[in-house]
Amino acid sequence: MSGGRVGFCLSDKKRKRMNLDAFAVFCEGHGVDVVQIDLTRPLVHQGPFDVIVHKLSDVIVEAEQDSQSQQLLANFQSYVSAHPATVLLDPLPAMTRLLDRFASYRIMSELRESLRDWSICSPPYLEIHRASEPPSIQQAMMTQGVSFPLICKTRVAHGSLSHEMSLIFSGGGLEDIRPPCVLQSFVNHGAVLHKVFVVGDRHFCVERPSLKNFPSGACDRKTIFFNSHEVSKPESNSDLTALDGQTASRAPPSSEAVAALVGELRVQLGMALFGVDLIISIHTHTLTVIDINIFPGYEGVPQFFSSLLSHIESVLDQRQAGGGPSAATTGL
Ligand SMILES: Nc1ncnc2c1ncn2[C@@H]1O[C@H](COP(=O)(O)OP(=O)(O)OP(=O)(O)O)[C@@H](O)[C@H]1O
Ligand SMILES: O=P(O)(O)O[C@H]1[C@H](O)[C@H](O)[C@H](OP(=O)(O)O)[C@@H](OP(=O)(O)O)[C@@H]1O
Ligand SMILES: [Mg+2]
Repeated sequence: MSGGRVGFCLSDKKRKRMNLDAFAVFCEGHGVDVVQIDLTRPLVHQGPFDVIVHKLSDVIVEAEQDSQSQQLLANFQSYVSAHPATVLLDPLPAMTRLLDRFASYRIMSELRESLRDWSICSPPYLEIHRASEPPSIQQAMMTQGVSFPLICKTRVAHGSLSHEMSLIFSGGGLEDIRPPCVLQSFVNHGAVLHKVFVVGDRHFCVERPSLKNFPSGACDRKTIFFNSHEVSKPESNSDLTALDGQTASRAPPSSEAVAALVGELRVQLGMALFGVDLIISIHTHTLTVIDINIFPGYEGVPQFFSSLLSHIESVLDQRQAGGGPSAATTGL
């Protein structure tokens, strides 16, 4: 296998979080050149690239309102269009879809059918497109099977504002939602989150703190506002995650069920770098998918560098062997 030239297009924050400099040194030892792409300069002067690894989510979200971000995105897209042999990890349309919780939650809700042999589900949810009166929302909740307590999340799924959420306990709390958003039934799961990190054909499960249990059904309690990054990072420890009293520690998800879920999502998403958040209902013991992330942090996965390099090398091999469009466009 000959080497290759891999461009990384990441925000400064993401580049530091993944320690791209260390990854570049790791790759050089394997004959793969890693280059940090500067989106403000023409990519044609920085190329050529066999593969581009990117997380353009911030630029795509900002391009909705900001002309400079629109220009950066246009520069990137025109380079990619002019260089179809360059493999994107991951394809822009697949990544853009996961920026919208309306889209990613539809994919999650379809898993119940495609993975019915594994009793994997996702909580009932409601798309709230615009301001609506609480009675009409509650009517729609009944129709969709969404029950209190519920968790309200912004429609935009990535970027700093996307992690601001709220727990709503009754109809009165519906005054606190700010559409566009999703309302998802809260599932008691014993304050343990199972993060599945996917890198190509490999995946890794990491346990994390998570929201504690709350009484089922509506109750007269004020809305709780929180940021998800205060709840499910390795170091998260708040009164929202502390379990009241001891609960039996739950067995981790079945590795076969997780493998089936990852296999299905890799096909549905057409992506190589993503994360899936799973909880296990304390009532039904069902494996419940609550979130899908593009290019997550892979914190707690010591095999990340070797797995990412291995996937990049497999993509380079496919290109060398003249892999068809499926190899060049999906990064699978
Ligand atoms: N339906 C649910 N039932 C119970 N707990 C939930 C539910 N949805 C989310 N949570 C809790 O809220 C946390 C954050 O939810 P979610 O993962 O959707 O937010 P996020 O901002 O997309 O997170 P990240 O991007 O960091 O993965 C979860 O880790 C879990 O603790
Ligand atoms: O684009 P954003 O900032 O939303 O990406 C987040 C992502 O949504 C997840 O919150 C990642 O956390 P993990 O799922 O725990 O990996 C974040 O990774 P981190 O290393 O920055 O915490 C992404 O930034
Ligand atoms: Mg999450």
